[in-house]
Amino acid sequence: MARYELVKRSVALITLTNPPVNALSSAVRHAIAKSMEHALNDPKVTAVVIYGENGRFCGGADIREFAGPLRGPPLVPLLDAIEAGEKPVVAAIEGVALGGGFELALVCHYRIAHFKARLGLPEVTLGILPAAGGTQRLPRLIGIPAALELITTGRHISAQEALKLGIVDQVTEQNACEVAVEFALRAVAKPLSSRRVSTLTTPCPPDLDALLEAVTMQVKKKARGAMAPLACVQAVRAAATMPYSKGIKRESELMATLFNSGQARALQYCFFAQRTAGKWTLPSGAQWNNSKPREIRRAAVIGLGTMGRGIVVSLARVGISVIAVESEKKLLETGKQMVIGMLERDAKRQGVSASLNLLKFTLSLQDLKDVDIVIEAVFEDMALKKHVFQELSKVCRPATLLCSNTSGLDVDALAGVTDRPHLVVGMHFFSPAHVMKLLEVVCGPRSSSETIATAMSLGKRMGKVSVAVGNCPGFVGNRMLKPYLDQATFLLEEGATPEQIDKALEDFGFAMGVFRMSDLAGLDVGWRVRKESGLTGPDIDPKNPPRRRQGHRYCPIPDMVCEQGRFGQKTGRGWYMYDSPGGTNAKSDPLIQNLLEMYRSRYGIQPRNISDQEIIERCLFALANEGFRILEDGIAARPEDIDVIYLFGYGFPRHRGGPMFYASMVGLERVLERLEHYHQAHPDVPHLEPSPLLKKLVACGSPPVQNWREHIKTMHSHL
Ligand SMILES: CC(C)(COP(=O)(O)OP(=O)(O)OC[C@H]1O[C@@H](n2cnc3c(N)ncnc32)[C@H](O)[C@@H]1OP(=O)(O)O)[C@@H](O)C(=O)NCCC(=O)NCCSC(=O)C[C@@H](O)CCCCCCCCCCCCC(=O)O
Repeated sequence: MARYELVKRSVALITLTNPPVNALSSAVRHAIAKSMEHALNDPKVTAVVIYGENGRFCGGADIREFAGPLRGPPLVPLLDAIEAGEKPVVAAIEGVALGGGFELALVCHYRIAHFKARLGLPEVTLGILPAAGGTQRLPRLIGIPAALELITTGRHISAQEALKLGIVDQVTEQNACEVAVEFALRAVAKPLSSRRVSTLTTPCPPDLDALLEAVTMQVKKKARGAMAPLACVQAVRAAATMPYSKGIKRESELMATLFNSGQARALQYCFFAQRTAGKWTLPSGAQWNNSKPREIRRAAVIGLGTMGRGIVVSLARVGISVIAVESEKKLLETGKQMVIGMLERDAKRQGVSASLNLLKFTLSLQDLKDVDIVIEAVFEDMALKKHVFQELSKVCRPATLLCSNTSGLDVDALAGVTDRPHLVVGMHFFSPAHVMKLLEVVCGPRSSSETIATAMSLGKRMGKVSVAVGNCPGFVGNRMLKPYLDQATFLLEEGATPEQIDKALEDFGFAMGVFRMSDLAGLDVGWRVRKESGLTGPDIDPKNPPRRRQGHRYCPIPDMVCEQGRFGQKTGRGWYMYDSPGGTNAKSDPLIQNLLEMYRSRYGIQPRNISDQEIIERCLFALANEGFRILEDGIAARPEDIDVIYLFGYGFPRHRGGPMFYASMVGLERVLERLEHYHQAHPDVPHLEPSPLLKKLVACGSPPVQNWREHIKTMHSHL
């Protein structure tokens, strides 16, 4: 767990050996304590270097240990003892120094960083704070404003930025360990007192209270209910106003309130769920670690609308040459200018030149003969997409992968019109595709494991969080959205307003309530889907009872809003009004209030007061209920996959863990009981009927979310 050796006859080199990230597990802490004791007691040793094996200094505390009882030497006294020692200790930082790893470096008397190293205190993203002295030492070293920014955001910084901030003493392009050993030898004769960061006085700005107040307000607004960022501000305040001995106690009190909280559990679950999601597996036995992806050098994107442009940029950013295809000269030219503009802005931000030589723009599919992969991003219309796939089949070499960026159409139907159904897969990007991290890789029944592996690996290369899902209307994300949206509109009918529903969801932690989100996405998209599904439009049988379609409750208010040409932000009017088309500042619109009142009076609906609790329960339990059905149907392999999709694609608050984790936190029994209650009240809403899997899990004693898989295994899989 840590190797001890004497180098250059007098330097004790302590190397952390806990792959993959040298996390500070109890065994590692134990080994560091023993090694330090040895080094401090051995008269031959004049200095110490701490280093991490495999080019990674230390990824911090072992997060997996947080779930069980705390064992082994506690970190704070261990780190205090390193700092207090009478022999100089130098941290040799390669790779990462994160969380407890950064705190370990802060107690060393000197820090040498490799130029590619990254440092940070990401604890806040795990719902906790840097509780091994990080909140007390960092402000003493770099001042309150910079420390606040790093601790409350968890941002990783480069070695160069760390040097500028005064966190590290030297940045090197050579082997950091060798440089640190030489550095340690030179440090032997120097006094250590000024190198013990905990003894420094925190440099404070004159307007400390005003600064802390302003940061608190800012952090509160961004945190959307998350507790850890605010606790971080309070801990840093202690560093500014208390001696270290008291500040460290405050840090530990604040940590104690966070450590066992549901938010910390949710955020730590998210950390592992994100990593689990990449580990796809098929019933055939093919999976992430036994299926080799193809190498992708040349790609093509068809369609240069918003999605296509974002996909081209995502590909070019990672060095893949892209041929972008449009059907008309004018569209091609507009798309081209926009893509170039996006890449140039990107390059300017990074201080490099834009790699425009990777791009080619064309009107002819014939230019796609030699590409490795095609991603189709044309209008969401099955007939059009089928036509494109037929043409691609004729033009592209037989080995070319054909992918569709459809947001919900049948990927297997597309595969069926090609000469290579095994090479067809869905790649559902989220808008804007160059910004949003989520990618649903939609596996058709005929997609080969190599095809899936290639799409997943391409997603990863583009910096996306890729999740493999099965093929059904709407896949995972958009399929679940329907019951969520339906509940929101039913609540409108019953007496709520868009403002009230959005506020309840935003107070819950969503980045945007459902109506503001719909305005942003464009209301016409759903309207078109409803028309195609026979739910609205001129072909609806007038004898159809009002507010009912296909035997179930139906709310036509969204159709009425669209009929008025209100398509959301892009038209300046939707559920809200905006200053102008494209505006983002949503204001209540009296016309929507009138429309709701007229609608209710037309159908004799007596509006009632609806509580925020009912809004949250109906919207979110209906969402999770569909998630259970998706698991039953084998459209998602694990609850973690669903949660990752909602976290990265739909703004679900991370400190709630995602819809499935949230359901488990509320208690499956309670979710079942509430769904039964609402279904009884609204028997014509099938989405409120509790799913068999939910009932099964409750009958099995509501196991933790990580164990649901055992209960799903026996069910059918589309993956
Ligand atoms: C390090 C990374 C940047 C590497 O990224 P990369 O993409 O290369 O690799 P992966 O992310 O895929 O990771 C590979 C593999 O490693 C696992 N892993 C990574 N980091 C950790 C970790 N820190 N612990 C455990 N496992 C880790 C990862 O899961 C992958 O494995 P898998 O099987 O899932 O594929 C990147 O990994 C990264 O960013 N890691 C996290 C870095 C981080 O967040 N560090 C901070 C950790 S928290 C911390 O350090 C806290 C400290 O401040 C110490 C605080 C002291 C705690 C004392 C407790 C006091 C409690 C008091 C309350 C008492 C109340 C009571 O009485 O009950």
